[in-house]
Amino acid sequence: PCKCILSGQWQNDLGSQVHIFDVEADGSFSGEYRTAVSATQAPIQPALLCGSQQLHGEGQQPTFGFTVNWKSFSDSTTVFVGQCFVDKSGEESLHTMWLLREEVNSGKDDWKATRTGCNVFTRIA
Ligand SMILES: O=C1N[C@H]2[C@H](CS[C@H]2CCCCC(=O)c2ccc3ccc4cccc5ccc2c3c45)N1
Repeated sequence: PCKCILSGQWQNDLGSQVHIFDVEADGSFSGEYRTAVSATQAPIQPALLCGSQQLHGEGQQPTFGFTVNWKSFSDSTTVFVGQCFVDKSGEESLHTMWLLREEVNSGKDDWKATRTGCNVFTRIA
């Protein structure tokens, strides 16, 4: 669909896979995130995500955001924000930036608790 509705399966440059379920009429959605990488030794289970995308814009290249709560030996959360782009041949890609917040034991460690980066996702289904 040229309107960049996010529902479906996506893969990013790290090999992680995202399955976004149906997008509601208000733009909200939920899904699952299977990361191919992690910054902790503990195994990372597939995590639930929820977010929303813009639907009303005339533009066919909506912005969106979603939050992933990782389930591991302790807590961390990643938020993604980005935009869906459609190229000349109709291929969609999600250009995102993310913030990964690990749970730290003390406020004095707050300064080092957030990582950032970017990922591009392409549709795989
Ligand atoms: O596809 C993509 N994958 C990567 C980027 C952005 S999200 C990121 C994967 C994050 C997996 C969770 C994780 O590493 C993680 C999970 C639980 C943790 C619990 C406790 C921690 C304590 C210290 C440091 C951590 C670093 C990463 C952690 C966790 C901790 N894009």
